[in-house]
Amino acid sequence: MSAFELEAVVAGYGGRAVLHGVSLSIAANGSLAVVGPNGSGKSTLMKTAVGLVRPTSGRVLLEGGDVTRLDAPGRARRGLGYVPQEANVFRNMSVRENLKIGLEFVPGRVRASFAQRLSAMLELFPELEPKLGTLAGHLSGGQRQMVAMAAALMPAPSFLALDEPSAGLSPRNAALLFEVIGRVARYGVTLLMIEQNTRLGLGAADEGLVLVSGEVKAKGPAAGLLDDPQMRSLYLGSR
Ligand SMILES: Nc1ncnc2c1ncn2[C@@H]1O[C@H](COP(=O)(O)OP(=O)(O)OP(=O)(O)O)[C@@H](O)[C@H]1O
Repeated sequence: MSAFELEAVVAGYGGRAVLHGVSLSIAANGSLAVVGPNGSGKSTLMKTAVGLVRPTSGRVLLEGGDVTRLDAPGRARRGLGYVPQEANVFRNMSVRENLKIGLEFVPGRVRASFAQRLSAMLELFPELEPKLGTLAGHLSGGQRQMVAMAAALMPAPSFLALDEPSAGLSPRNAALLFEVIGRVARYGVTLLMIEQNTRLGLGAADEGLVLVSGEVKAKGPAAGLLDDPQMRSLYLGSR
């Protein structure tokens, strides 16, 4: 059984479809990077996955259960964690406070205490330990992304959605962040990300999906897509 699935999803805005029947599935603890040119519908796919856009037809399945009609908070209670592209941390609060809010955001999802979840997150993100008392707004962009991921993982979701993690980062910081994302992908959570930087996105995921004009142009092992010269020249650009 797939941990997450989109089944023939048609979705868009104000009656205009952006996604024209998109299907994908991610195995439990697997990872999928969705890449594609600007305007291909990646953000719309992400919003549909997390419950911010309702499909006009098709289904969204989380661990085999139909969540198509559930809103974003309802999906969070069912184990979906989401890291939006922007405004994903409270900048005027410390890293520790951000993690506390992350846990409290989905009440009753885990029995573990704050201390237990915090120590699990510091094992995954040891870089955050010396920063626990620092205001999130004083961190670098890459560090803030790490805090946002840790906060989303505090309630122990089974599925994590990352919206353009490299957005706004320098190439060097984006590369460092993707090392951390590779760690998250191996950590025991099912991962979906959309990413403009195709090399970084496909480099951190098991599977890749190339979205063009709201349709799936290719999907398969991420390494295979990265190595396919035709795919590179047609859809992936030089990045
Ligand atoms: N809130 C919205 N209302 C109306 N149209 C929208 C909205 N958001 C996106 N669109 C349109 O949907 C299409 C796909 O946009 P989307 O943002 O999903 O693509 P994308 O692949 O994420 O692009 P980018 O990489 O540039 O962010 C575009 O034509 C865009 O203008």
